[in-house]
Amino acid sequence: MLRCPKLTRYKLMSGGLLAAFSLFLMLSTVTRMNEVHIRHGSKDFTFFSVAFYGSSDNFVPLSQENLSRNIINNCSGYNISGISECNLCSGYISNYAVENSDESQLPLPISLKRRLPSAIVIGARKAGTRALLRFINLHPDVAASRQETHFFDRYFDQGLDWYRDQMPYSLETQLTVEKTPSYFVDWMVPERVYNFNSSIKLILIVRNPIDRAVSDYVQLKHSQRRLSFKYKTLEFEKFYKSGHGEYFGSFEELAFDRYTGEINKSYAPIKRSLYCRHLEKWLNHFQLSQMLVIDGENIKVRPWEEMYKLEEFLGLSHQIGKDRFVYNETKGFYCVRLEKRNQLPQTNDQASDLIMWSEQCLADSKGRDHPVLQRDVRQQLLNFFQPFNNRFFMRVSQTFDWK
Ligand SMILES: Nc1ncnc2c1ncn2[C@@H]1O[C@H](COP(=O)(O)OS(=O)(=O)O)[C@@H](OP(=O)(O)O)[C@H]1O
Repeated sequence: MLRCPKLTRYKLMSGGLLAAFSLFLMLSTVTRMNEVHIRHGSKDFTFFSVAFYGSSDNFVPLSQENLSRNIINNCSGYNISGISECNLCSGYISNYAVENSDESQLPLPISLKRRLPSAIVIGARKAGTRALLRFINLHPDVAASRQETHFFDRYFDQGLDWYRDQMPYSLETQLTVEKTPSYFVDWMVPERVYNFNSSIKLILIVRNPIDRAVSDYVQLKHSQRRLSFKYKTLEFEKFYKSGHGEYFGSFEELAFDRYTGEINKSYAPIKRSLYCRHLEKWLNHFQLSQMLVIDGENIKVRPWEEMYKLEEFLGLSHQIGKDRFVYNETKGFYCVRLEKRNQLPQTNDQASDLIMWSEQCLADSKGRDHPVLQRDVRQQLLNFFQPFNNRFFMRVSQTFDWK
């Protein structure tokens, strides 16, 4: 008999490794399971919502928050218990199933589909786009994409089916919103968006252009540090010489021409803060009435006011009031307040006692420290931006107090 012990051992080893890896994948994918119990007539229904990291077409990604709320909204009059905490669920809620029940008997949201967006947050980069999207996603009639899709600037060739696949699952009554801040400054994007949907709603958030430029610089420097770590070897020199090395200087070194002392208009953080230039490209295709300009300074101090405007613009009921925010002293920003209930309330009084609140802040990459600019440097930047700002104010028929 021919034997090949080495091969058999390898086969066994690789088979074992494969099985262990699959098991690891299975275990690491399912991160959390939540149950929602609903009593309808004399029957009990149990909904399972399972949180997965990563998505799969077999599962239904929906924020736990919205899942619970949709169940509540769609089942008012039923007893509901076990609405579990959603804010810790940082993955997707990817599946739900009905147990002990005939699914058809319940008027529950089954029509979950990925839908193309009817509103896009087009920018501006570092002006508060993530906060804006996170806050509007508190609305039960909104489904916001988690990642920046970059469809209209980077992945346009992939086609609309690809774009749809990047969207979250939503109900028919929900409005899908995505954000990709680089759209605002890319000259090709306005026409592409117009051809995609000429009546789409555009949301632009702006912030003091000086602070936005500094924030952009901080972000680039941060990415640079990550890259320099990666390119520490011979490759690093090549990378540095290819021009990426420019980010290593101080903000002043990069934002001002070293010979003339003039502001360097071709430095990306400065260029991206010339709002009027970018806006005009959008207004070549869209009416101003199709665009809402959000105040990125005010969203930091009174986010509910900006949400009120946004709800109005999107034709949504007003749901995101002051009570949905909590100021976090350590972060120095408002975070969202999330409701969590743990048990089945027997009476209305008990129901309000059982509500607990937790807060969810944006990631640490939002709200980084900025280098402090000397007064004369700031004044020079202010003088430089002033005419561009005035032109922007005229275009949007709105003014901002940018000093
Ligand atoms: N509530 C809340 N929490 C944290 N951060 C907040 C918030 N509201 C607004 N901001 C401001 O958002 C700035 C980041 O902007 P973006 O989210 O548009 O950045 S990005 O373009 O997506 O990278 C970020 O800029 P930096 O402070 O420069 O980091 C914040 O100032």
